[in-house]
Order: sequence, then structure tokens, then C-alpha cells
Amino acid sequence: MLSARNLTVRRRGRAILDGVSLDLETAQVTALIGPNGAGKSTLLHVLSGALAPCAGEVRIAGRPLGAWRRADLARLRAVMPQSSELSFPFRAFEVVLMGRSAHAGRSSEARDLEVALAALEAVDAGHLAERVYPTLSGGERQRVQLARVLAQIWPETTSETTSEAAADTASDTASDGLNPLPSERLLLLDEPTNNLDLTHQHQLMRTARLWADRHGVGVLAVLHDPNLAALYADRMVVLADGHLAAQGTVDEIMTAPVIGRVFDLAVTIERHPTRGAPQLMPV
Ligand SMILES: Nc1ncnc2c1ncn2[C@@H]1O[C@H](COP(=O)(O)OP(=O)(O)OP(=O)(O)O)[C@@H](O)[C@H]1O
Repeated sequence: MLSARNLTVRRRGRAILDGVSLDLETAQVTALIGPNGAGKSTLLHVLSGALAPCAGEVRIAGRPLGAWRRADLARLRAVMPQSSELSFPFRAFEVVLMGRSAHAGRSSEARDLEVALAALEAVDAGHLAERVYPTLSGGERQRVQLARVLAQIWPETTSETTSEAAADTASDTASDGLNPLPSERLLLLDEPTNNLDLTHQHQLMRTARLWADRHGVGVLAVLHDPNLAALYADRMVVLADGHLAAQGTVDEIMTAPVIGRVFDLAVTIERHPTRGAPQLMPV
């Protein structure tokens, strides 16, 4: 779905991303982990097209990022940045409706509202719909922002209005009218669990998992908690000092040598008692 090759970004003469290559597959959740300053947000900016790399290339569905029309790209992949400040007194549902702007001319106002409200329900924020966004808590805002990106890539074939949306995603047509858009979608999430309480952290990751499994969405999430990542992700990509330190399945990455080397932390790995996923403990 997405392939990135040899991405390099330099700032002040320093490579903050240095020759990073990765692939994101449909229907998979990939966790991007690494120490502070490793380059995770920078990589997400480059993958989303918000930042042009000094070298390297990103392709989505085989097409270079720059060759996509903005509106087509916006219906294919949604990006949740690390923070989204809004000073205007928008109501929460209006913030979520912003995610529907990519569908202008293709979707009715009624359908957009239906999707926005369903997306809020999907992140346990239906009760916040009428609240004024700047008055929400950090975690409440975070859930509204997640609803916004879900609304942006919401499956279009059904009028399903629950968090378990449609079982099948529509094929769509690019605005050049020639090439069908791939039916799969991408979600790029930068530290989506910031400010979320324990319950909502797990709920967010369950939502990411559900969208990967049910709708074939490829999810990349920057996460600071490897244990949370290991419970929900298929793969982990580890950045350290701008370099790709490791990538692989959760079992390949959640090992004492890899985690110890990257985070400079001695750990032991245990299995989750019921789910079997590897969980690390500092020693
Ligand atoms: N515009 C910039 N100018 C100079 N340095 C920058 C700029 N943007 C980022 N950096 C530096 O690049 C490095 C990577 O930053 P980035 O925000 O991508 O890291 P991160 O892995 O997301 O960190 P964190 O986990 O702390 O959020 C950091 O050392 C940061 O200070």
C-alpha cells in the first residue's frame, strides 16, 4: 500500500532521518517506536506528504506521493498529527465534519453528518458531539481527532452507523476519472494515545485493529509504549537517531537485545498471560 525508500531529511546539517525504507501493508497495524528525538514524527510527516524529504521517495499504491491529486490522496489516507489546536469555537461534530471535506461533491450533507456522528460513537465520544472543542480535555480532543480521521476514510458503501462500520469498503474513482482508487485506506497516527486514560488507550488500539481487520486499513501508529504496541500491532518499526534500527514482527522486535540496544534499558520479556503477546519489564 505504501512504500518508502531511502528517506533522508537534514536539518542544520544533521540527518534527522537517514536512508529510512519501509513498507506498510494493507490490513496491518504497524507500530513505530523509538526514543525521543529518534525521528518518528519527522518520518510520519514525510510519509503523509506534509514534509518533502531531501532524498528518497514515498509511493502509495505504486504512485509517487507527489503524483496524487490532493483530494484523492485525502480520501485514501488520513493523518492524525501529534497535536491539533483549534482556537475557533467549533463544536466537536463540526471538527469531525472537517474530515469529510475530501468527499465534497461526492457525499450529501446528511451522509456526512451521519458518518461524523458514527465516527464519534466509534471512539466513545458521541456524548461530546455538541461540546465546544477548545473546552474539551486533552483526551477528549484526542478522541474527536481520531473520529475526524476515521470519518475521512469511512467506508462509503453502507449506511452503517456504528463503530463496527461496514464490512466491505467501496472501490472509488480518482478525480481524474481514469484510475480507480484502491479500496484500501491508510491511517497515519502520531502518538494517538497521548492524553488518553488507560481504558481509552486500549480502546483506540482496538479501533485501529478493527479497522485493519474489517476494512483492510493499513495503520501506522507512533507509540511510546512497546507493551501496548505489542498487544495490538502486527509489526514494529524501530527508529533510533534517524536510522532504521530494526523492523519486523512483534515477536522479532520485542526481545531483550533489540529493546535493550535501542532504549539503552535492561529488560526481560514475558508473555501476556491470556493473549500471549510479548511484554517487556525493566530489570
Ligand atoms: N525543524 C527542525 N529543525 C531542527 N531540528 C529539528 C526540526 N524538526 C525536528 N528536529 C530534530 O529532529 C529530531 C527528530 O525529531 P522528531 O520530532 O521527528 O522525533 P520523535 O522521534 O518524534 O521524538 P519524540 O518521541 O520526542 O516525539 C529531533 O532531534 C528534533 O530536535
